[in-house]
Amino acid sequence: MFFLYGASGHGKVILEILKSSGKDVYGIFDDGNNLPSTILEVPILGVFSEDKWNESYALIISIGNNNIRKIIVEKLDVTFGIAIHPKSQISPSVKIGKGTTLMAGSIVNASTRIGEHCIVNTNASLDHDCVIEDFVHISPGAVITGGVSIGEGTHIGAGVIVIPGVKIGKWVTIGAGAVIINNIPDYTTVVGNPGRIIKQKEKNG
Ligand SMILES: CC(=O)SCCNC(=O)CCNC(=O)[C@H](O)C(C)(C)COP(=O)(O)OP(=O)(O)OC[C@H]1O[C@@H](n2cnc3c(N)ncnc32)[C@H](O)[C@@H]1OP(=O)(O)O
Repeated sequence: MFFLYGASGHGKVILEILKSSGKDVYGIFDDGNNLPSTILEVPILGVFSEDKWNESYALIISIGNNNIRKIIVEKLDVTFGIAIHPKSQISPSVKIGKGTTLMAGSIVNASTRIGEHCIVNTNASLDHDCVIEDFVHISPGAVITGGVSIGEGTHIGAGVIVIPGVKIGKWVTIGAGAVIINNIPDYTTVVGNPGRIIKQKEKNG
């Protein structure tokens, strides 16, 4: 049995992944106001508190923003689960950290390592020998070729292509459709083909 944290559209997707793999979701925590009482027939439980928690269940933070996911994880002392869509293809040699979710059509090939609380979104592919650190989001349709490394908290936009062996730093944002052919430094925003830095960030996000 699972709990989710985050009653967003992203939460709905994770809810349906769990249901399609035969797992139940007991309820969804969310700190927001004016939420409905249920989403896809699962109750919204409001703000997380110990009295609503059940130690035999597992939690997934169902929030797309990498920094918010990290902030929430650091506040909680609970068991985190993994959600893998039955129509993803994951090599048996892949290692996947707790809290990570893999959406429909995602493909992860041999010896790739995916950290904790990552998102591998719909139809994204990660080829062999990649290293994906914690809190990374690989958006729909992105193609991460062999031997790529991606640092903590980085967001790879929809449809991005990263050529083999590239090293992308931490808390980077790669804009939708970019083609990344060179290493990318930490805390930058990169767009275009070939990818070019358009912003230097001061902090995570
Ligand atoms: C299931 C899901 O929905 S998962 C979610 C997937 N989400 C995504 O893929 C979104 C990825 N985000 C983007 O592509 C955004 O446009 C970002 C993050 C790259 C840029 O956002 P911002 O920092 O707000 O930059 P801003 O919108 O001000 O654009 C800055 C410049 O970059 C250009 N630009 C922005 N995005 C892109 C892009 N993807 N490709 C090429 N150029 C771009 C803008 O046209 C602008 O150019 P200008 O200065 O010449 O006018």
